[in-house]
Amino acid sequence: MTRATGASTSLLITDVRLYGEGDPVDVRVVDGDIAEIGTGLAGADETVDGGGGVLLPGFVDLHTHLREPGREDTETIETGSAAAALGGYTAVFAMANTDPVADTAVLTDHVWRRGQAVGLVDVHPVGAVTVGLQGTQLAELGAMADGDAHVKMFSDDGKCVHDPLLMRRALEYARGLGVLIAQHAEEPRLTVGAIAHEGPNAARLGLAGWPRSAEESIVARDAILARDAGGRVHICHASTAGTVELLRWAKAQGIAITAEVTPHHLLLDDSRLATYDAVNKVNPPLREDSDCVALRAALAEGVIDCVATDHAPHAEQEKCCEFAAARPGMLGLQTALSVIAATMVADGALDWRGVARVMSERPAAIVGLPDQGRPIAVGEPANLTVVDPDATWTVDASALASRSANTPFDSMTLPARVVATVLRGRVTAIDGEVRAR
Ligand SMILES: NC(=O)N[C@@H](CC(=O)O)C(=O)O
Repeated sequence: MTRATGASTSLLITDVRLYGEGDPVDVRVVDGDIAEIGTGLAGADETVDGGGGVLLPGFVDLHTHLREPGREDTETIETGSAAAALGGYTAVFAMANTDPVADTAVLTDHVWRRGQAVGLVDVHPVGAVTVGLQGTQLAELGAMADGDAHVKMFSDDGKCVHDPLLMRRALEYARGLGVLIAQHAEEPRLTVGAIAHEGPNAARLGLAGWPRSAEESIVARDAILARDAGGRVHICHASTAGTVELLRWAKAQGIAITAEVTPHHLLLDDSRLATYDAVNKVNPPLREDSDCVALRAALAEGVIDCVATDHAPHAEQEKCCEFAAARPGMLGLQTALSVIAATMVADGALDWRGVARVMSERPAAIVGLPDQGRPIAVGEPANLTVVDPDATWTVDASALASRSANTPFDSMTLPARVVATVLRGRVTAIDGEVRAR
């Protein structure tokens, strides 16, 4: 449905409905900014035919694992950036649990520069909260925040900052630096050996249980620590109905707490574990249908602020093995929009303006990105995503841009498709193909 010709400094996106509302319009982009919105526009170096689709601000993912440095066999900044561009993303936050860990400015600056060299999406490094993710000594948060990458968010994701004194100190530094601590909420004493949600399914299947309380006890604790420290805490991958109620309480107290939910926790529940297929193993684990329902309602209502993929590539040998031995994690960048369309848009829980809110505006605001999640208006930066809301497609894990194939959505037919992604006026993906610089 799209036609594109030539390289450009001016770009015309024709026949799109802004946020899926109103009559179709054309959008002219000049030198990276939106210059004109109208009808019958013509004449540009390049034209993208929106085909009557939906124009949204480019998506922002606060939670991505790009595995570089250290596990380039499973993903690289280049392959992960390609998956992001194809998924409609213009900015992603790359988690610190690489090898070596991103706990120094040297490393976070390297990730930032590598992302800029690839040029498909802004790759913002997340700095580690503690040295080596060991949970014992604060990392050089100030140096990372002051470096070229201007690190805005710190997380030990994959591990919880479980020492309450260390978490308190991190929040105090975060307040001073104007940054955010993103917590992987998992009380480790409650999840020793745990590999599946603690409930009837895990009991039937003989899988050691990861109780909801392991997440909820940390969410409650960190809300209180954030209140007293005056720092901002962001809850990674909220997965339980109880977490939703804690967030509701904390927000009502005026505590500076925000939260994300993954597409897979909105759609999938632990009944999928019956096959023992480790593609369904993820941290936190897939919960029960009642949790999915509560998470969807919370996202629609704004109690959960945004969607984040927790894109977690793993090698085949780390997934095609016995459930207990498999690594937790699932791909997410190329399927996120479609899973949100299936879980939230199809039943009217979110309209396309709501999708813009949870996939672009809120995540950009949470980390304070000045040029992302902006209104689609003249003078604004052209970080944009064109979506065909009427398309359906069948996910083929082997055809994804990621270097890994561990998606639970393989062979699923999903609604809505990203047609084109535009980063600062440059087309980075179109009709399922990445556009290298
Ligand atoms: N979310 C996951 O299931 N996996 C993450 C880290 C983690 O949170 O365990 C990964 O890095 O693979």
